[in-house]
Amino acid sequence: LLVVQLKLKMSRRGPQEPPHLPALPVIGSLLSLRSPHPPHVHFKELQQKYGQTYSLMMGSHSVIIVNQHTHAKEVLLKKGKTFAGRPRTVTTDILTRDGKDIAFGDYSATWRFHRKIVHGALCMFGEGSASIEKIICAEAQSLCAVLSEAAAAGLALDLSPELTRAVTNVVCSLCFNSTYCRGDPEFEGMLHYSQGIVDTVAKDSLVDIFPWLQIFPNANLHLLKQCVSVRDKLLQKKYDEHKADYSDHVQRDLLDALVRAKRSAENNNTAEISAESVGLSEDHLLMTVGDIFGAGVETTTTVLKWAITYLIHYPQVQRCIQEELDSKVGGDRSPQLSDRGSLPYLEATIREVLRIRPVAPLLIPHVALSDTSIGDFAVRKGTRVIINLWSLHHDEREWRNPELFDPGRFLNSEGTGLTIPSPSYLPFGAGLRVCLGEALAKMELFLFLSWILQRFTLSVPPGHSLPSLEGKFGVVLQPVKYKVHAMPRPGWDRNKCQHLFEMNCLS
Ligand code: HEM
Repeated sequence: LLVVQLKLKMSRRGPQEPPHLPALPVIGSLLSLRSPHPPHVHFKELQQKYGQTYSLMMGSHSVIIVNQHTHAKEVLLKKGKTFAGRPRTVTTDILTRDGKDIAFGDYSATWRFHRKIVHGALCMFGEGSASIEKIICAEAQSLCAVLSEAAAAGLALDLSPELTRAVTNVVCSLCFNSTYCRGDPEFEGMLHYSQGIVDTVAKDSLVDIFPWLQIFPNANLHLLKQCVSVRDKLLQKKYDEHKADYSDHVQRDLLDALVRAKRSAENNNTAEISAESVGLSEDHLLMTVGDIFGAGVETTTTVLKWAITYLIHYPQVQRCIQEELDSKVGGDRSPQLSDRGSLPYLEATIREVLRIRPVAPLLIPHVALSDTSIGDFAVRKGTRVIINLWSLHHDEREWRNPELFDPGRFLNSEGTGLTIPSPSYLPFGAGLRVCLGEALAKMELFLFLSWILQRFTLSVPPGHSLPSLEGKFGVVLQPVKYKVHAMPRPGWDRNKCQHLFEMNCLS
């Protein structure tokens, strides 16, 4: 009776504030956030004291941390529109000309319109379309050629720049219909500024918590501004080239799709969608393309690097994938997207990599656009909500032995088909703000890994220790640098690789 009375009393009082970390004026909860661990790991640990959903203060901003899937899905799906906002921060404002992009843009008609155009353009190249497959296969071929050359010379390679070039070229083809060769100065410049942005944007940045710190000289902000200005010059050049040779009849890439949408909105005086009402300014177009680069390169490259790191740690998983490839694809042709259904072990391995090392372990922060609630907790308008994907993917109640790398958990009991064994799995987020490049990223992961593993066995060079599985946390969670020895599998010499590529992909 006492419990019922208590519950009734609580329900009459309405939703409660979530448990909160101690907070001081000005600095907020900063003192409780000091930890030798990266934020996603520390936020998971704090559950023991504060429960699965709790709040804290980042400077003057109220932030709720969600560590479990029911609340995460309430935020992303059930109340997706209410939580579709994004916070404005000093560094992301510099990167996106005050949020005129998709990833950091606040929820608005302009944002919805841009997202729709980009989604449409990506679908144009999407699954079922031969062009994206050709683009990715050409890059996979060039990557495998570099591995073959290194193997022939008896060299071990840091794969990081090679994977970055391959993934950047896929995104360049989609956005600008152009690719780069190794060593191209424009491409090297692009790699340089991308790294500068990754190193400085939203990275534990104190100016994002205390914006007034911008008045003091700040080396990080200076570097970010320099890198953004190099990026903007390149984007402007591509945009000007596209405007100059634009044709209404051909849509070569994403930039053409955006230019077309802008022109048709400008010419359409009667429609409720006019260029001004949806904000199709030049800034918006440039920032949207910049966003696809920002979101599309580092993430996919990092997942590939984690996959390779785990395959080196678990040679038996590598062998199982190779056996599957040998029996389902064979040695007379290269893997294609249509093989995905018959390579469940490879697909399960990709899922497990995305689970155990989510590249965006805290997603991108969401913001409540009105007063609302999460479970029994009241949430005020403007509160930032961080979904801790790390906690969801390492939740002991949802995953047996979550720290163990085990692709088999994503296979059915016969090992012949794929499953998702827990609702606590959201590597690309969900709902209105779900990753825009999910389909593209999955195609890239499948094709790059299947091509590499069909041809090579990966290991560290003799005498080298295995790479760390801890990773370092920046905008994304990355593995550390190390060298890989790619040993050609029996029968896979350089000539055969080139011959197969010409037969299968260039035809
Ligand atoms: C394996 C690779 C990738 C992973 C794991 C990944 C994951 C994510 C995650 C977790 C989010 C945040 C969702 C949220 O805040 O709720 C996101 C957002 C986003 N991703 Fe990806 N992503 C990947 C690749 C890509 C690619 C290739 C592209 C572009 C072609 C892309 C474009 C975007 C964009 C534009 C957003 C912002 C969406 C919005 O705010 O509306 N991503 N991604």
